[in-house]
Amino acid sequence: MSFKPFLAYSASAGSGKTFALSVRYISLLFMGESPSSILAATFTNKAASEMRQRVVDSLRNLERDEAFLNAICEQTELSREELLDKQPEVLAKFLASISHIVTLDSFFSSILRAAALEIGLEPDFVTKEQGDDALERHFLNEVQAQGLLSSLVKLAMDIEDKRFSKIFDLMQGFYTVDPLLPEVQKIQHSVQSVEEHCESLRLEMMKALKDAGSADRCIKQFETQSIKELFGKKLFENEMLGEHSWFKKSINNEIEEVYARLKEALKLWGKSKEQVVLYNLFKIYDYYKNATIANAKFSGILSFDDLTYFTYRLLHESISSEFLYFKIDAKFKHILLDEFQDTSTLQFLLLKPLIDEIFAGQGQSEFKSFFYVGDTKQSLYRFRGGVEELFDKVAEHYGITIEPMDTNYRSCRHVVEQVNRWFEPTMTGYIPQKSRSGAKEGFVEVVESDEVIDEAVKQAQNLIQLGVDVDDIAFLVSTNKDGQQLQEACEYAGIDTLLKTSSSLKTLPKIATLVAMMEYLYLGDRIDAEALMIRINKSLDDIDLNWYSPLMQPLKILDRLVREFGYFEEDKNILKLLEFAGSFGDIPTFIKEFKSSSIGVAEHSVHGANIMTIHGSKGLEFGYVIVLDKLTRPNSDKSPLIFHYDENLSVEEILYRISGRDHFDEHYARLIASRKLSEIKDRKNVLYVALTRAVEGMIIIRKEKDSIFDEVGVSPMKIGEIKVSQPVFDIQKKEKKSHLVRLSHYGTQEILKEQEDEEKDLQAILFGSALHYTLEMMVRFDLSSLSKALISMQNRYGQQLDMHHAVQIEARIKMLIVHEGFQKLLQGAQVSKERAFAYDGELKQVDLLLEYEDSCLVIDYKSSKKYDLKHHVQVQGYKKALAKLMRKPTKGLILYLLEDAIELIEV
Ligand SMILES: Nc1ncnc2c1ncn2[C@@H]1O[C@H](COP(=O)(O)OP(=O)(O)OP(=O)(O)O)[C@@H](O)[C@H]1O
Repeated sequence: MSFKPFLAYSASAGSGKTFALSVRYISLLFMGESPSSILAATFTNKAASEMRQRVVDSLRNLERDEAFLNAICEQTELSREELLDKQPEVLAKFLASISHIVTLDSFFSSILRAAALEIGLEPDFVTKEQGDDALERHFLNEVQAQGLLSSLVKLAMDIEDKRFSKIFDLMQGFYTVDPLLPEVQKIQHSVQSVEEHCESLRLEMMKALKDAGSADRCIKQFETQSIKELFGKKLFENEMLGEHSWFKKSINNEIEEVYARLKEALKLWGKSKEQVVLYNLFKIYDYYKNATIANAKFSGILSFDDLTYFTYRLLHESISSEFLYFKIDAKFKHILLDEFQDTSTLQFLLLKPLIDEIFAGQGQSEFKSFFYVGDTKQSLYRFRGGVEELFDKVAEHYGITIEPMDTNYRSCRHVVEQVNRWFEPTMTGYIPQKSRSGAKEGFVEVVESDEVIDEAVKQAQNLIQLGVDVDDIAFLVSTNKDGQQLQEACEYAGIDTLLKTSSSLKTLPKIATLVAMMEYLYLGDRIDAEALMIRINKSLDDIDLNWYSPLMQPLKILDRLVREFGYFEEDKNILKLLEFAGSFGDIPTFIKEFKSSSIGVAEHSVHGANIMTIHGSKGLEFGYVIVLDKLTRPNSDKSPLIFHYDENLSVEEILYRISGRDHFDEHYARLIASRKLSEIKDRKNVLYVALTRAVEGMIIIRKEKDSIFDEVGVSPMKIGEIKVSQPVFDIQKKEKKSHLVRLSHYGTQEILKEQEDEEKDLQAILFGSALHYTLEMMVRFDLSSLSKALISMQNRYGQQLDMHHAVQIEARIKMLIVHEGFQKLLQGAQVSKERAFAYDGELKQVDLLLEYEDSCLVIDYKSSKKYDLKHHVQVQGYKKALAKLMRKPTKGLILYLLEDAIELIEV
C-alpha cells in the first residue's frame, strides 16, 4: 500500500501540500474510513470551507479532475474504475455523516462547548477576535481595590514606553502562553543597594581618571545623573576602557580594574531591574488573569486566547481524553494538519492527547494515521508562541518521516523563477523550486513609486482593461489600515473590492466622523468633530445642522447626517451603523455603547478584487496579485520583554529589554542577537508568503526608500507579458474630483455617480427606476405588452416623472422590441425577470435571465454608458455566481437602452 500512515511534508509554497492533504482525506474515505473519524485542521475558516467544498466537488466530479484522481489511485492502490464505481457510495456517506474539517480554533471551541460546564463556563459562549475595553476597566478596578495602583504606576515608569496600554499588552502576552510560563520567584527584589554600589564605583572611576590626568571629555562621560543614564553610555561596548580612543592616553591598571568592577555592577543592575519588573508584572498578572477569566465567564464572550487557555485547563486539569471523546461523541483515528509551521506550542499540547491516542494503537491491527504539512519559510505567528522548531520536534518525537516536495504547481514559470532568484541568496536553507512541466510563462513586474495606492489602482485598471476578471485580482497589503485606504481609492476609481480584514467599524473615518458629529451636536464638543471632518475633506461650516434637536432618536440623527454628508446609504458599513443605532432610544447611551462595541467592518460585495493583508493570504492563491509596499514605515519589535524558549518549547526565561544591556551581559547579548535574526527571518517569511500567491502574474509596488522589499533585494524589473484573452472594453477615463464621490442606487442595480445638481439627479433616478419597472412589467417583449406596462408605469411614476422621460421610455423599449439581435436571444429561452438569488450569503437580483437547455444568459439593463467599468464588473459577478448556481455555462450581457440605439455588449 503506498499510503504511509505517519508522514509529514515540509515544502515550499505552491508545492501541493494542501492538495496532498485533500487527496489523503478523500483516499481515507475511499479506504472505507468514516468521515467522523477524521480530523482535518486548517489555519483559516476560508481554508476549511474551501477544503470541505473541494472534498464535495471532487467526490461529485472525480472523473473530471485528472490530477486528483491519479493521486487518489496512487494513495489507495485502487484503479480508476474501482474509484469511480465506489464514488456515489462514498459521496452519500460523506454527506450523511458529521465531518471534522475545521480550523484549530473552531475545533477547540467545539471541545470546550461540549465540556464547558466542567470548568464553570456556560456552553453557549461566543468567540470574538479582539480583547475589549470592559476587561481593562474591570482589571483596573481590581488593581485599585487591592491597593496595587502604585505598582502599576511604577511599572509604567520602568517600562520605557510609560503607557498603561503597554502593560496590558505585556500581560496579554503572558496570558497567550500562560501554561508555558516559567515559575517566577515571588521574592521582592530591590535595586537600591545595587544602585548604591554602582554609584560608589562611578565616583571611584571619576577620581581614578582625574588622578591619571585624563581629559575632561573622558571624565564627563561618567558625570551622569542616574544609573540608567550611565548604563546607556555607548563607551561600555568596549571590553577594556583602553580600547576607546579618548581613554588610550591616560589609561592605567587601576582604571581598567575599576572599569571591570563597574561593568560587573551594572550587569547586576540590569538583572535586578529585570527581577523587579518581572516581580511586579507577575504580581499584577495574577489579577489580570483572574479578571480575564471572570470577564470571559461572566460575559460568555471568549477571545481566541481565552479559548486556548480554557481548553488547556479542561484537557490538562479537568478531564481525561476518554471523557473528552465521550463528550464530543467522536473518536479520531486519523489526524491531518495543514500549515503546521504556525501551530503554537500550546495548540500542539492541546492536540497531543489525541495524537498520542493514535500512536498508542500503533502495531495493533487498527488502521490509524497522522499527517501534517507546512513550510517553515511561511511561519508568521512567532509572536503568539508559534515556534517553528515544533515541526521537526514532533516528527522526532513520534518517529515520523518528513518528506520534501520540489515542484511548484501554483505559479507561472516567471513567478517561480523570480522567487528563487530573490530568496536563494537571502534566505538561509532556501531550496530553489522547479516549475511544473507545461507551466505558463506569466509575468512579474516590480514598479517603484511613492504613490503606492495610486499606482496599485492604476495597475489594477490596466489588468481589467486587458481583460482580466476583477475577481481574479488580489491586492496584498501590510495592515488593515492600508487595506481600507486602498479600498477607498478603488471605490473612487470604480473598481469593486472585497475587503477581508478584521477591522472594527469604529476605525473607519466615515463612521468615526458620523459619531463624532453626534457628540458635537449633543455635547457641543467641536474639536474631535472638526478634526475628523478635515480627514474626510469637509468642514463643520459646510453642514446644515438646523434640523437637530436633542430629543431626536440616534437613528434619525444618523440618517439625516448620512444624507447631509452625501454618503451612500447602501454602503454596508453605514447600514451596520444605522442598524446598531436603531436599538438605542437616547444619544448618550448610543455613544457610550458604540465606543465599547466591537462591530466588524462589512464586506462590500460578493465579488470584486480581493484586498487582504499578507497574513490573511497565507495558503491562498489568486490569478493576479498586486503586492503593495507598507504605507507606514516598517516598525521593529520594541517589546520590553523577550521570551526565550527551551528544548521542550516551554518559556525558559523572560528577559527585560534595556538599551545597552548587551554591553554588560553576554547571555543577554546572545539572546538579543538571535532575536534580531528571528525578526529579520520573520520579515522575510512575510515577504515570501506575499510573493508566492500568484498564479498568472504578479506586480509589486515598492517605495523608493524604506521599502519592505529591500530585505530580499526586490528592485524594478519586468519579465514576461500579461496575456489575457481579448480586451473586452475600454475603461472610461475618469477625471479625479477633489470633492467626495457621491453614489446613489437607482433602477434595480443601476449605479450612478452623481455629477449633476440634485434636481437633475432625482429625475435621473426616477427615469432609471421607471425604465426598469416598465421592462419588468412586460409579460412578453412585444408592443401590446409594452402598452399595458406603460400604464402600470404611469400609475406608479406618473406624478413625478417628466413627460419627456416617459416618452423616452416608450421610444427606447420600442427600439428594443424590434431589435433583431435581442429577439434572437429570446428564442428557445425560458425567460425570468428580476430573478433573485442568494449567493455568498447575499441577496442579488438580475434584470433578465434567459435559461437555455445547456447554458444561461444573464442580462443587465442600463440606460447610460457613463459607468462602463462598474457595469462590466457587476455583470461579471452575476455571471460567475449564476454559473455556479445554475450549474450551466453562463454568459453575461449589458443591454444599453440608449436614446438613439440599443447596444448589446458581451461581458
Ligand atoms: N499534484 C498536483 N497536480 C496538479 N495540481 C496540483 C498538484 N498539487 C497541487 N496542485 C495545485 O497547485 C496549487 C497549489 O497547491 P497547494 O495550495 O496545495 O500548495 P501548498 O503547498 O499548500 O501551498 P502554500 O504553502 O502556499 O499553502 C493548487 O491550485 C493545487 O490545486
